[in-house]
Amino acid sequence: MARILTITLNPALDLTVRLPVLCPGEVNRGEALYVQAAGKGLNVAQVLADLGHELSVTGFLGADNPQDFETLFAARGFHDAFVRVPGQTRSNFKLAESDGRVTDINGPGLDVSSAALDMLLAKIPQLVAGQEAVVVAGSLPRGVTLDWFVELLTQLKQQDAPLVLDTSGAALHAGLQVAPWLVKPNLAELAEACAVPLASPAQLAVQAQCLQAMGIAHLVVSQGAEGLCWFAPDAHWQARPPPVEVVSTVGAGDSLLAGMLHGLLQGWPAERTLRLATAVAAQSVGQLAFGIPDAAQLARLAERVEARPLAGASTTDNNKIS
Ligand SMILES: Nc1ncnc2c1ncn2[C@@H]1O[C@H](COP(=O)(O)OP(=O)(O)O)[C@@H](O)[C@H]1O
Ligand SMILES: O=P(O)(O)OC[C@H]1O[C@](O)(COP(=O)(O)O)[C@@H](O)[C@@H]1O
Repeated sequence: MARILTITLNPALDLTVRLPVLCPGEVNRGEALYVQAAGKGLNVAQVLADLGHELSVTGFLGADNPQDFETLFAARGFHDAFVRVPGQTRSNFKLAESDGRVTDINGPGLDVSSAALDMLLAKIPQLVAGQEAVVVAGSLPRGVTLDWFVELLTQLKQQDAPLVLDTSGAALHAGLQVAPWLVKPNLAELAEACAVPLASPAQLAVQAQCLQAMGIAHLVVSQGAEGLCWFAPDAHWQARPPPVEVVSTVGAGDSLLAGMLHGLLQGWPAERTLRLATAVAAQSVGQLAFGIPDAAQLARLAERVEARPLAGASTTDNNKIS
């Protein structure tokens, strides 16, 4: 198994309230509240750990409330390389209704000083040494400029480990220019970052071709319950998950990303990778926790994934890490 570094610049305590139906503007009564140390890179790390990998985690963590995160790192055996900064790590509110709809209210995050930015950049060569992949995932907290973010990605790309990116908005737009090895936006995030409509498969294919021409080897475009399209160097695939009962879709994208990276690092054929990743994501929507609780259920889900080449695309398996 591989050594993998995940970078979560803007981690969060996910505060999930379960309630039958959300009535905006009224008094709502929650049925249960769950608090989880989260953020995209950390969620990816949890799934990768369950798939057998060795994880190091970094980013910026508030010095005033690190307990839930440190408990998670200890429980998971993560190597903790987070830079502590003054203040509290943000809380993200998830209002999960019984029909599976989730309303997210994500906080802005810490105000990171330029000294902390310098400190993280200075640690990068030592942190990346010996890693077989680096994942940068999630939004940017206050104080992290796009210029700094691009510098971080550029430094990471210069190292040997393949670079994986999952972010949104202006950060995704800037990150695409660095041409990471693998990028996983959802369809709306990609359309916004590229400022193009992606209403049809043909429009998506054209955009994917542009991004691959810039040097992005793998573009994985997730589309919620519809599944995903995967534009690999020599093969384009589509996957559709089996129907599952939705508890919360929070973390579905992170789970998908972890599954894709796992299959690619293992050197699996494309279809096997796609089945596993789609199953990991489908399993995640049936639970609030992040990770793989039931390997047998995962295998059953993987069998029921519909995976097929995208029309007109070759299915050559050329998914080597390069
Ligand atoms: N309702 C669902 N049922 C089954 N799988 C789902 C469902 N919603 C999402 N997924 C899976 O999770 C993946 C990521 O979900 P998506 O919502 O596109 O990502 P993100 O969370 O990044 O916005 C999808 O590609 C799909 O495989
Ligand atoms: O950094 P952002 O974009 O605010 O996202 C953070 C949120 O995304 C999550 O990682 C879930 O992401 P996905 O649903 O896209 O997998 C939450 O745990 C977290 O609250």
